[in-house]
Amino acid sequence: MDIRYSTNQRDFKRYTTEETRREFLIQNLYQPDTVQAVYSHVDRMVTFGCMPVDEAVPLDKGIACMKSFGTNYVLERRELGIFNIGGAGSVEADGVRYQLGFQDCLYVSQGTREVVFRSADPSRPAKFYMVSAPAHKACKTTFISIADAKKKPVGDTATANKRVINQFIHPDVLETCQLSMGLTQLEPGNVWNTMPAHTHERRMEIYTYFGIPEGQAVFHMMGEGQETRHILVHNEEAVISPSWSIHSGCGTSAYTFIWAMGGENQTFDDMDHIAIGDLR
Ligand SMILES: O=C[C@H](O)[C@@H](O)CC(=O)C(=O)O
Ligand SMILES: [Zn+2]
Repeated sequence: MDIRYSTNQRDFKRYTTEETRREFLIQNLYQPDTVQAVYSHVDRMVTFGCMPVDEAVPLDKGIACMKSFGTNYVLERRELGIFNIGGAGSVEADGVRYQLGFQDCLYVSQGTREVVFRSADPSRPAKFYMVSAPAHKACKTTFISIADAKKKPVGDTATANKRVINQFIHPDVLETCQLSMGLTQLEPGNVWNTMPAHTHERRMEIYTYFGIPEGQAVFHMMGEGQETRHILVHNEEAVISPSWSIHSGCGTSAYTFIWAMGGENQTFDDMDHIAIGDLR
């Protein structure tokens, strides 16, 4: 398993492009019939990608569970949020099968022993993007379709950031231990997310960008508000954002992204906003 240790904001100022990418960027999540996993020591959040094609792929495929997590199965002390960003597919959680269309979500409770991924059509495979956080109790495994997500329209075309924040795994929608996740969709012609930017000292966050058209990309802004850097993100890649870092992107076209947070609290509005005039 790919393990990322923690970086502090002082050392980060001296990182080269290469070092920044090695530390924070997550690539190649969707390899046929495998599970790719990146374990971050930032709040011990784990990012998984699975693209089942010809097989039913279990969550622990290729993962030495005892060595990686010190537990008998992956979700013995963890909870998991799953989004499908590919073709139709299903997720089986302890024998119950849930159908996930494009942009549908499944929250899987701590204590679930078996999670298995399948695609409906191998020529249009499902792509399951997942984030897992440590969890201390079982909450209810819940399917949330994109239609049922709580919608928060924000932004304006005048500032090129008109978008809809879809809250899925969120205290207003369902109870979890610490994970919250959602999907933000930019309107055509809009390119900025999360600007004005913010940080949240009590939570880390991971963004994965998808729906970036061929030949386009997203400049993801990171670093402290007083010392910003950017990282070039291509389609279906993810970026780890420690609590000290802003996380905001500007695309060369519209795109969609999934955000995932874990940490001390789940209060979505517990953010420190940074005025654009104060960014450096
Ligand atoms: O802490 C919250 C997260 O950064 C995202 O919800 C922000 C976001 O989706 C957006 O502004 O588009
Ligand atoms: Zn945030």
